[in-house]
Amino acid sequence: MIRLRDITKRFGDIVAVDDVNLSVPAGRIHGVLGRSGAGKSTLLRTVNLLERPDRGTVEVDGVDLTRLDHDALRHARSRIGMVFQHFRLLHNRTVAANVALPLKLHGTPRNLRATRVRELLELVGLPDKADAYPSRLSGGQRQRVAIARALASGPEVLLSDEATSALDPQTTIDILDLLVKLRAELGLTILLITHELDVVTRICDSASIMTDGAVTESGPVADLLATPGSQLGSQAFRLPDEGVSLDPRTGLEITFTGAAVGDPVVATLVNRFGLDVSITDAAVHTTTSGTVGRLRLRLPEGTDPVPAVEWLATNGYGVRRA
Ligand SMILES: Nc1ncnc2c1ncn2[C@@H]1O[C@H](COP(=O)(O)OP(=O)(O)OP(=O)(O)O)[C@@H](O)[C@H]1O
Repeated sequence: MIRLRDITKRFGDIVAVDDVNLSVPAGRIHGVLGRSGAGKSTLLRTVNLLERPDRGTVEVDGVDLTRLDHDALRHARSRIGMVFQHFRLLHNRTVAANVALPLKLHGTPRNLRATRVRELLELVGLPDKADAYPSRLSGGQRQRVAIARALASGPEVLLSDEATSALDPQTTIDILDLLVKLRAELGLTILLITHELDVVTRICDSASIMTDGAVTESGPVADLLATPGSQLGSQAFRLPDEGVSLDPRTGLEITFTGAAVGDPVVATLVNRFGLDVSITDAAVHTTTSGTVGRLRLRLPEGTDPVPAVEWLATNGYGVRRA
């Protein structure tokens, strides 16, 4: 479990993180999405106190890290793994030596290290790469090694700083699937930062959007997507011509979730309400807690959509006309 309370971090005049509150329950994956410079990295780095906040408390598994002395903090940090965009492997060491490094620093005996490294490489899908050097591995394989290293000390929390940003789309999916598998098998709590919306919609249970240091939206991913006008929804269901709003006379935007995804809503509008709609845009996102879709329709001029809009609203659809 991670709980950040009232976190503020300044660099001179810059308020990198501005009074942020954020909780990730044990075993959940939370994504922080935001543009470059929004404060995501700084926020993430406060969780293991790589950045000490100017204000606020950082609780990991019930312990307030900001109150710990040097030794206790070192111990607490071993329960928090971290992975980075550019992997940060030691290139003159083998894969096995990279993964073993945290164990060595912890004083784990050599024979136990070897067993643990084998288990970890098995876990991340690289059982036959122990003796390879990082330079001979693909980006995805390097990130797997970095994940194995981050898990070496048996952390309960994994922090991911843009772990897939340097990877191609298919490798990104493979690494995200690996994180989901690790969460299931090890019960990890994962906090990740990203500027890629797909990372959030694919694996995160909940998400926050950061803008200029502040969290401007937060909640379960499916709920945010399903809320008309939400920031996450407007990024996920971006209009083809960004910034163009619907024409309130002829435009109708319908958001649907769960079982409604399979409903013949267009047929209902045509057959039941006599509205000969045309589809201008449609998209569906499958999240960890269900499917959310959005459909944009154009109504024929001069028709009265009010009865249809009322029917949609009372039948669990989100409806927006402008
Ligand atoms: N060590 C530092 N010293 C001074 N300013 C910093 C430092 N680290 C971050 N900043 C500033 O704090 C703000 C937030 O930076 P941060 O790296 O946290 O954003 P970000 O959302 O992670 O961006 P990116 O996606 O580009 O990494 C930026 O204005 C940045 O220039």
